[in-house]
Amino acid sequence: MQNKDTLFSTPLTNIGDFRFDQGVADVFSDMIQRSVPGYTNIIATIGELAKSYVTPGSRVYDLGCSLGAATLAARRNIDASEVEIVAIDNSEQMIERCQRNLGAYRSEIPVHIACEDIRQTEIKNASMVILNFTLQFLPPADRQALLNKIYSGMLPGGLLLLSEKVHFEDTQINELQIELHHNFKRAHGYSELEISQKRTALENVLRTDTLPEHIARLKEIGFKHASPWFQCFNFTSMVAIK
Ligand SMILES: C[S@@+](CC[C@H](N)C(=O)[O-])C[C@H]1O[C@@H](n2cnc3c(N)ncnc32)[C@H](O)[C@@H]1O
Ligand SMILES: O=C(O)C(=O)C[C@]1(C(=O)O)C=C[C@@H](O)C=C1
Repeated sequence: MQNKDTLFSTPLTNIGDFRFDQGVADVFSDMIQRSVPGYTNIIATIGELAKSYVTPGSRVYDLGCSLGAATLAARRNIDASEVEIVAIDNSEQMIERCQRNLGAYRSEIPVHIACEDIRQTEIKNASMVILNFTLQFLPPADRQALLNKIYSGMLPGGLLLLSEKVHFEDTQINELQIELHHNFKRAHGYSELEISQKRTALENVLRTDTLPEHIARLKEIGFKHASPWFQCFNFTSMVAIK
């Protein structure tokens, strides 16, 4: 049973910073599907990419794994032998639920789940790294170092899947995209109050880059290929190949 997200549905006297706490972990599946256009499609595509890019004897990293949706999609689709998945999140409540979710399905592929800061995670022997709406929550100054570390720990030909909320340099286009995103939320049953209170809660926590900034950084780090493969409004998903 999926719990419905009603976290921002009543007026809050004090809107604190958005945190991945118990309340969010309990409704996260519903929240992300009703908030991120294309989320289900992105998860399915992660599975397809895992099938094509994960190589025998290598590792897959799911950084900021939340409830394990991307890990599950990858695990279901990997054909290569002797593969290990490493799923990391620094929210105990997410990790606890992630463990339960993954335990509910049988698989030959081991998943090492850990509650830690992805800035501390050692990356090695990776044929695929997934950052599905996680980098955006890191302080902007820490993003380059994390991506450098990921690049260093990847095998040649390995694939980074990077999904992010973005903003646009052109103010009018930016406002248009935000409005379309809000319409998406309205269409999924969120009220004006829910939309505006969540926006305030995310303000200091989710700091977006632009799509050109992302692609330029990936190329500068050394990825041979980097491109968006999906965009809907202010949400994009990119692939980068070492
Ligand atoms: C939007 S969610 C990711 C959704 C998930 N990847 C999926 O596909 O369903 C962002 C996650 O990143 C985690 N996170 C944020 N900063 C982190 C950090 N520094 N280290 C580890 N996890 C982090 C949060 O706890 C949260 O679960
Ligand atoms: O609701 C929004 O506006 C969002 O930005 C969606 C978003 C995200 O992109 O990570 C924000 C917080 C939750 O983790 C789920 C989804």
